Amino acid sequence: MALMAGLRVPARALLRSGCWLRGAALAGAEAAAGLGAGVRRFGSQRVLVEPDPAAGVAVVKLKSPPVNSLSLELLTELVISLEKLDNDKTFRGIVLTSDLCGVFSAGLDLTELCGRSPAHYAEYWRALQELWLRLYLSGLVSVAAVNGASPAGGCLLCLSCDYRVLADSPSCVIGPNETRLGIVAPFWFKDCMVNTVGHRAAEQALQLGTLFPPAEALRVGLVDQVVPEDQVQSTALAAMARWLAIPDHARQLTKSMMRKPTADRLAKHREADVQSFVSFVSRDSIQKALQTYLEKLKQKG
Ligand SMILES: CCCCC/C=C/CCC/C=C/CC(=O)SCCNC(=O)CCNC(=O)[C@H](O)C(C)(C)COP(=O)(O)OP(=O)(O)OC[C@H]1O[C@@H](n2cnc3c(N)ncnc32)[C@H](O)[C@@H]1OP(=O)(O)O
Repeated sequence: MALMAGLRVPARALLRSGCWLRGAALAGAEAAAGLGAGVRRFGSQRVLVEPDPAAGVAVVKLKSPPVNSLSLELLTELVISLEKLDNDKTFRGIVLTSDLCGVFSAGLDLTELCGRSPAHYAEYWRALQELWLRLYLSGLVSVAAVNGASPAGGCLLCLSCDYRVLADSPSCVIGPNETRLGIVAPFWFKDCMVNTVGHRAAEQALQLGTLFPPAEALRVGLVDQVVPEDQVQSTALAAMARWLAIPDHARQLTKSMMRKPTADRLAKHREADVQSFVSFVSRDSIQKALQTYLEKLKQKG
C-alpha cells in the first residue's frame, strides 16, 4: 500500500493509474483518433464518455479503481450515462471498455453485499437490474471492448452488449464464477449465458463457475473476437462500423424481437427478484462465504 495525502491507496491502483497518464498523453492525439476540436469528453467520476459525434459513436470507459467493481455509485453513474446516450439522436453506438489496466470489471462490488442492511441490498439489486435492462435493450449498438479480466457481473455486462472483443492475454479471463464464491447467478444472468453460448455450455460454465481464458472464451462463443491487447479498441470500432452499416430501425426491431422475451422475464417480476436476492444474500451462510472470499482477495493483494 502507498500512502497519499492521508489516503490508503493500493500500489496496484497507482500502477494502474499509469494507464490514465497514458490516456492523458493520448488526449493530445484525440483529433487524429476522431475526437475533433470542440468535441468534449463528458461523463461522471466513474464513467468517462468520449464522444465521436461525426461517427455517431461514444466510447464509454469504466474508471472506478482499483478493479471497476460494480458499486452502487458506478451502477448509478453508468445508467445515467447510458440513458443520456440513448436519448441523444447524435449517437447510434457505444463501445464499452475499461480505463484501468488489466481489469474490465471485477463484477459486483462484494462490499455492497456484506454486512449491509436489507434495505441497502434491495437498493443495490434494483440498480443492477436497471443497468442490465437498459444495456440489454438499448437501441444503440453496443460493443464491449474487453481489455481486462471480466468475472461474474463483469461478464454479465459484456453479455448484455451486441458484440464482444476480448484482449488476448492470460489475465483476461471471462465467465460466470459465482458458484466458486458459494453464490448463485440470478436467472437473468443465466438466460443471457444460455442465449449466448447455448444451454449445455451455459449449464457447465454456471455450475462449475468457469473463468475462460481468451481462446476458450472464443471457442465457446462467449466472445466474438480475440485480438492483441493493443488492438481491442480499434477492433471494436471496426466491428461497430459493420453494425452501423445496417439501418437502425431494422436492426433495433430485430434486437428487440430477440431480447425482449428474456428482458420481460425480469421486467415482469422485478420486485420478486429483489426480495429473492435480499433473502439469499442476508443468510448467515452466504454472508460468511462472501466475507471469507473478500478476505482471501485482500490477503492475496
Ligand atoms: C436462489 C436465489 C438467487 C437470487 C440471486 C442471488 C444472487 C447473489 C449474487 C450473485 C451475483 C454475483 C455476481 C458477481 O459479480 S459476484 C463478484 C465476483 N467477482 C469476483 O470473483 C472477482 C474478484 N476479483 C478478482 O478476481 C481480482 O480482483 C481481479 C478482478 C482478477 C483483479 O485482480 P488484481 O488486479 O490482482 O486485483 P486484486 O485481486 O489484488 O484486487 C484489488 C483490490 O480490489 C478488491 N476487489 C477485487 N474484486 C472485488 C470485488 N468484486 N468487490 C469488491 N472488492 C474487490 C480486492 O479485495 C483488492 O482490495 P485491497 O486493495 O483492499 O486489497
